[in-house]
Amino acid sequence: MKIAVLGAGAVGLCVAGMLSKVCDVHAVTRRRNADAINKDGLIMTGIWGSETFHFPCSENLPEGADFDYIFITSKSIATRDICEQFSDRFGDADVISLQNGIGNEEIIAGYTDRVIGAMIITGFEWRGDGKVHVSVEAAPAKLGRFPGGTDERVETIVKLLQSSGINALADDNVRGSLWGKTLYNSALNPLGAVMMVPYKELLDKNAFNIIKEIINEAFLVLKEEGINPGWDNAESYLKYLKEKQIPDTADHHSSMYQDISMGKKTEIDFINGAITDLGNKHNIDTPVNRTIVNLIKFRENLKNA
Ligand SMILES: NC(=O)C1=CN([C@@H]2O[C@H](COP(=O)(O)OP(=O)(O)OC[C@H]3O[C@@H](n4cnc5c(N)ncnc54)[C@H](OP(=O)(O)O)[C@@H]3O)[C@@H](O)[C@H]2O)C=CC1
Ligand SMILES: CC(C)(CO)C(=O)C(=O)O
Repeated sequence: MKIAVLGAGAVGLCVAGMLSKVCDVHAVTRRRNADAINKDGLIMTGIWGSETFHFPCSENLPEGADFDYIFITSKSIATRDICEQFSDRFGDADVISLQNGIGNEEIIAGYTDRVIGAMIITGFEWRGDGKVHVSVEAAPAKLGRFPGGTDERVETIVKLLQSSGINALADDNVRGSLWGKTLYNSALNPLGAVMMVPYKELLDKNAFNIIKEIINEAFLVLKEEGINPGWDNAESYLKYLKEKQIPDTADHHSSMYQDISMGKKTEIDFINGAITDLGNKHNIDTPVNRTIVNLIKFRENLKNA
């Protein structure tokens, strides 16, 4: 089995490292990581174990190589550029988006009809070039044919991930699961980024009042679109968020917070922006999500923030 990981960063390098125990993996990553990993290996620490993995990394795919599966693990804002750069190498591979937010699979579907969606709710944090720490995990990763269904190819990659030690399941409603994860990210990531706090601080009564509004709006638009994110209503999701997801990832600083701290653009358009987009489509007002999107974009544009 031959696998490529494109846009390999904190998530992609750890998945590539784990998979390198059971198959051939090539990771396309930035030069600084490729140099570090080709010299000393990927140094992974944390809840997936402390291991050093050796697998080839470069800024491009090796000429002539074919792949059975290609993971895209860049930030969502880079998905289209990655497809433009590498779609001539997709061949017969299934292309798996292992990213947060809504819209990546639709972008990839513009380049291949073999799209697998994947949702992962594990935390990965940089510890230097070629060094990543796996911090928290709230549930198994879920993979499914996008937008729905599973098949033999999905089952094969799920088994491969499992055999590498990654907790993964096949999912016949992956679009719903991606929305389920987007509920979590839309509730926690922007507030965590603006307030510069780990998730546990968002249990504060005032913060949770804002979260309730974000989630209520999301359920209104999801109902209209006919998407089942895994919870019947906003109340049952908010209970799960408060009692399970926040405690399980309490000390994590959201990836959006990390992006803002590093002066990078965030994935806000793919998270709360996806809720406002659906609202616009169905003529449902989503004022709290719209405000959150504006707030994060304001924060992104602040120089020396
Ligand atoms: N980190 C986490 O805990 C989790 C993240 N996710 C999601 O997974 C996805 C990936 O996140 P994460 O790993 O943290 O992101 P990272 O930014 O750490 O990794 C993406 C990497 O891809 C690189 N990249 C982008 N375009 C190219 C290219 N054309 N060629 C080579 N390298 C490229 C980026 O470089 P550069 O920055 O220089 O552009 C970056 O190093 C996101 O959607 C995120 O929301 C999901 C669950 C948990
Ligand atoms: C909490 C985490 C790491 C869970 O996957 C996440 O989605 C994020 O930081 O954006």
